[in-house]
Amino acid sequence: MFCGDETGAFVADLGYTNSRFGYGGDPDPKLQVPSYVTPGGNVGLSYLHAQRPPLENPTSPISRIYGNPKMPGEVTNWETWEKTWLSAGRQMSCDFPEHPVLLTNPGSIPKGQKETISEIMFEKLGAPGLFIAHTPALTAFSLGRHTALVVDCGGGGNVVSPVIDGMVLGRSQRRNLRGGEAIGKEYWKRIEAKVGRKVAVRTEKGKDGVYGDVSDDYLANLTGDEVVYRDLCIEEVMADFKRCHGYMAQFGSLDLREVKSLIPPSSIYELPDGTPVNVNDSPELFETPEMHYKAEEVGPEKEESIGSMDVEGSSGGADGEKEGGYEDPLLKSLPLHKLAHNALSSSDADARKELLLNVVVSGSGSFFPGFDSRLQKELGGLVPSTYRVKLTAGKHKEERSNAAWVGGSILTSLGSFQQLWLSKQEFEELGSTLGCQRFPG
Ligand SMILES: Nc1ncnc2c1ncn2[C@@H]1O[C@H](COP(=O)(O)OP(=O)(O)OP(=O)(O)O)[C@@H](O)[C@H]1O
Repeated sequence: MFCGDETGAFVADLGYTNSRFGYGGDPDPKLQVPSYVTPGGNVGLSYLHAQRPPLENPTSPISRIYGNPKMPGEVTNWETWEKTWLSAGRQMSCDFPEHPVLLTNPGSIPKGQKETISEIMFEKLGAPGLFIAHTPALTAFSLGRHTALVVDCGGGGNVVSPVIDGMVLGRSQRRNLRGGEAIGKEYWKRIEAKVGRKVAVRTEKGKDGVYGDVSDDYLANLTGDEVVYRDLCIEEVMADFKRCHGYMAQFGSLDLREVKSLIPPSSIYELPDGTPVNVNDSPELFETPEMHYKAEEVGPEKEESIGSMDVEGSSGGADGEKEGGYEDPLLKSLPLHKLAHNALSSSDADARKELLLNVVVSGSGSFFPGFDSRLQKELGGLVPSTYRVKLTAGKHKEERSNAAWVGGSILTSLGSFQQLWLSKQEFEELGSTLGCQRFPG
């Protein structure tokens, strides 16, 4: 046992697009940064507003903390992963030997990787304690729920996780790849189609006020790191665009009157190269978040079997998909409401009513105005009319986007949690394999 209440825990929620770091017991994370490491070894500097790093040191490329949106939490590059911790520690002046570390697990950190993580934490960072907690359980906990259907709309994808009595039902977790980044790319594609050319994402202008070396030809022939750099910049620009003009239509098809009542008659969004886009004049942009609900790319056979699932029926894995549903191509493109229904249908029949009454929404991808009521309506349409669907989310945006981090912060400050840490001494006695059995799933 580690007496973690002597010093605040270091709580880290590493996401596909954004990461949060801070101390247990605090209401907010101290450091919130984009989830990639620069060639200089820093986590989360904005490329959009910085100089062009890939060209400074081509042997050390930009690297995402988690490289694979299909497997959130799976480490794809240990060097980057280690640099992330060192950089976050530096930026927060954190002395790791003084803080036990709680790390979030979105659901797919492979067992062997937990062991490597524990070795890095104890042997390289010198942390006195470690706990790896399931992200959805922490999200539910942040809103005081022990049982909930957690719908997390992140950058890499949407993940739906039934949580029952604080435990995530791994076999019922479902994920698609229609996350904020995919939606951002679609926005960008439509914007470029509207403008009629490729748009430069760099902010710095040349001497004459024009974009120095960023010619159409240059943009059309990017390779390697330059592509990564451009994608990250586009994600940043489109996150900003969504904040200014994102909107979720309430009736499957776009109702322009509804949209126009929300948007000022002349709404101009200025792209990084100065090009104006008249948003009010662009129904195709308002329609973009419909990607969450569109049924395209889903094979008719599979869709039918999902539609026939019965919320009151027996429990068990749906369609025989692999545990966690991460590998099933069907689920990669399943619309959000069907993803949630699928997760629900494969969880215990007895718990479904309660899960539907506690649908917890998290992630910045859910910030679109109108998002909650649309989800409630679409999910409600898939379950028997005797079931009520009730959505809950943090009142403020930060509570949604930081929900898992906040759950970790609360958890690590509880006296009763302190006995759950894997202490350095236990790690040394048991070794990483036995030690990591302490962590859920
Ligand atoms: N106002 C907004 N409206 C809609 N989407 C937004 C808004 N602001 C940010 N986003 C999108 O939210 C996504 C990031 O969400 P979040 O920070 O929850 O992701 P994450 O925790 O890194 O992701 P993951 O859960 O996949 O690991 C980005 O794709 C961003 O474009």
